[in-house]
Amino acid sequence: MTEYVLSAVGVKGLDARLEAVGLLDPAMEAAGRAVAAELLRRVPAGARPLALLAGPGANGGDALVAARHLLAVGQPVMVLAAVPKHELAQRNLGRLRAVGGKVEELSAPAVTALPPAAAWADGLLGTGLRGPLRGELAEVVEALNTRTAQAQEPVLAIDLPSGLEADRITCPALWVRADWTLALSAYKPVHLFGAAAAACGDLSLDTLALPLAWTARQASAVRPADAELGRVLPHRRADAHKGDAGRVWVIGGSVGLEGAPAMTGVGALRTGAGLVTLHSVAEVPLVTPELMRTRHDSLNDWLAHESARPDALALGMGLGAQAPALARQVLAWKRPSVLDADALQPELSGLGHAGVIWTPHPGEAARMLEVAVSEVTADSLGSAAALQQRYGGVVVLKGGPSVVAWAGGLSVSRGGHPGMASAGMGDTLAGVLAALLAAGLPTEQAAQVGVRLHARAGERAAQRHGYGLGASDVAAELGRAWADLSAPSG
Ligand SMILES: NC(=O)C1=CN([C@@H]2O[C@H](COP(=O)(O)OP(=O)(O)OC[C@H]3O[C@@H](n4cnc5c(N)ncnc54)[C@H](OP(=O)(O)O)[C@@H]3O)[C@@H](O)[C@H]2O)[C@@H](O)CC1
Ligand SMILES: Nc1ncnc2c1ncn2[C@@H]1O[C@H](COP(=O)(O)OP(=O)(O)O)[C@@H](O)[C@H]1O
Repeated sequence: MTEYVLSAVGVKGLDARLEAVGLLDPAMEAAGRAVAAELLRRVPAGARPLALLAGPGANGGDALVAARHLLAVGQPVMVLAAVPKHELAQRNLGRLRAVGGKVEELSAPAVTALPPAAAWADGLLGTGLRGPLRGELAEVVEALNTRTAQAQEPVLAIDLPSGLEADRITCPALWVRADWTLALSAYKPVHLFGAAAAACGDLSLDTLALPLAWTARQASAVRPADAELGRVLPHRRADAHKGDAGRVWVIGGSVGLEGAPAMTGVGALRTGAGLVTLHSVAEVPLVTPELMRTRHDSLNDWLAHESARPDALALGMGLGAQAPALARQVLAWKRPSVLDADALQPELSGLGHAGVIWTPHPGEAARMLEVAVSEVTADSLGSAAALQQRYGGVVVLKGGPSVVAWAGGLSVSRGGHPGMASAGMGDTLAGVLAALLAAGLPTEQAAQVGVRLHARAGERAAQRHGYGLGASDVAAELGRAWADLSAPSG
C-alpha cells in the first residue's frame, strides 16, 4: 500500500476535515487502540504494569485511549496525565475513569516515583509541539529519560518522541529517548530523515483506517510500496533481441577517474540494457567483457559530429570540468538522459526537458541551488522540489532515503542500507536509471522504480558484506532485487 508523508500543517488539515464530519473521535480511538496493540506486541506479557504518560493535547488523548484498551484485556497500567486542554483528551480521561482506570497527576517526581514498569508509552506531545520543550513537560521528560535509562525500561513514542518536531530532522537538547515509535496516520519528515529518524528508534506506522484519499490530499510526498513499483518494471517479450532491450551510452571518466563510467555501465547491464557503450577520453577498465568501450580524443568533437543516438544516456560520472558543456550538447538531443556528478552544475539551470533525470547527492544539490549543504539536508523534500523547479525534468536527491521530485509531486524511497554510503554507489544508480529509460519507462517512473531497485539491491548485498559494501556488490544483486520487486512478499 502507498504510504504518505505529512507535514505538521498537513496533519492539521487532515484533523480539520475529520473533525468537520465527526471522525476525529474515532481516529483517536483507532490511534489509542493501535498504541495498545503495539505495546502488547512489543512487551512480553508479564506481571509488571505498563506506564502511560498523557500530555495536555490529542497526543495525550491517544495515551488515555490506549490505557483503556489495555485495561480491557486485563493488562495492568499506571497512568500519569496532565490537565487536558484538548476536548477529546478530556473526554477520554472521563472514559478511562469510567471503566475503573486510575489516573495520577503528571509531574517529574511522579515519573521518578512510579513502581517498575514493563515499558512506557510517551503520549506527552506529538505534532502540536512548537519549539524546545518548556515548563513542567521539560522536567517530566528529563525525569523519564533518567529513569528509563537507569532501569532499562523501554519507551514507545506515540506518533513521535516528545520534544522532536514533526517537520524537523535535527534533535534539540531535550527529547524523549524512545526505543520504538508508532507513527500515526502517516509518516512525518521527523520519522524519515536525519538524526531525528534515528532518534525515533524502531519505527512502525498505523494509518488509523482513515480515508486514504484524505491523507493523500494533505500529503507532501508519497512512499510507494514495492508491489506498486514492481508493476511498472518493463516486461520483455519472449522474442526480444538486444536492440529491443535498449541501447545505453555512458559518457564519463577522465584520468584518475576511469572506474566511474565502468560502474555506470555495469549498473545499466545488470538492469537489462541490451547494448551498453562507454565513451570516454580515458582508458576505462574492462570490468566486464559485455561492455563496449570507445575512447575519444575529444568528446566535444565526437558529440558535435555524431549522428547516431542511443535510447538513453548517462553523462557526468568522473567526467571533470568539460561535463556542463557536453551536457548542453546532449540536452539539445532531447533523448532520455541521466545527468550525474560533474554534469550537475548551476549553469545548466532551466535546461532539463521531460526525459531528463538529475541525480545529485546533497553536496551536488547544494551547488546546484547555491546554498549550504546543511540547508539541503534540513529539508530534503523542499530541496528536491526546488531543484526540480529550477532545473526541470525529474530530480533524484540521493541519500538515505532518496527523494524523487517531478512536476506533479514528490516521492520518498524505502530501504537501502548505510553501507551504501561508499564511492561508486551513485555511478551504479545512474546506470540503473539509464537502462530503465532506455527500456521506455516514463521518466518519473524510471526514477522511482530505479531508486528502489538500487536500494533493494543494496539491502541484499549488505546481508553479505555489511558496511564493506561495494558498488559492484550492489550491481551483482540488481537481478534478484528486480525479482523481489516483481513478486514482493508483503
Ligand atoms: N490525523 C492524525 O494524525 C491524528 C493524530 N492524533 C494525535 O494528535 C496529536 C497532535 O495533537 P495536538 O495537535 O493536540 O498536539 P499535541 O502534540 O498533543 O501538543 C499540544 C500541546 O502541546 C503544548 N505544547 C506545544 N509546544 C510545547 C512546548 N514546546 N513545550 C511544552 N508544551 C508544548 C501545547 O500547549 P499550548 O501551546 O497550547 O500552550 C498543547 O497543549 C498527534 O501527534 C497524534 O498523537 C490522533 O489523536 C487523531 C488523528
Ligand atoms: N545511509 C544510506 N542509506 C541508504 N542509501 C544510501 C545511504 N547512503 C548512500 N546511499 C545511496 O548510495 C548512493 C550514493 O550516491 P553518491 O553519493 O552519488 O555516490 P558516488 O558519488 O560515490 O557514486 C545513493 O543512491 C544513495 O541514495
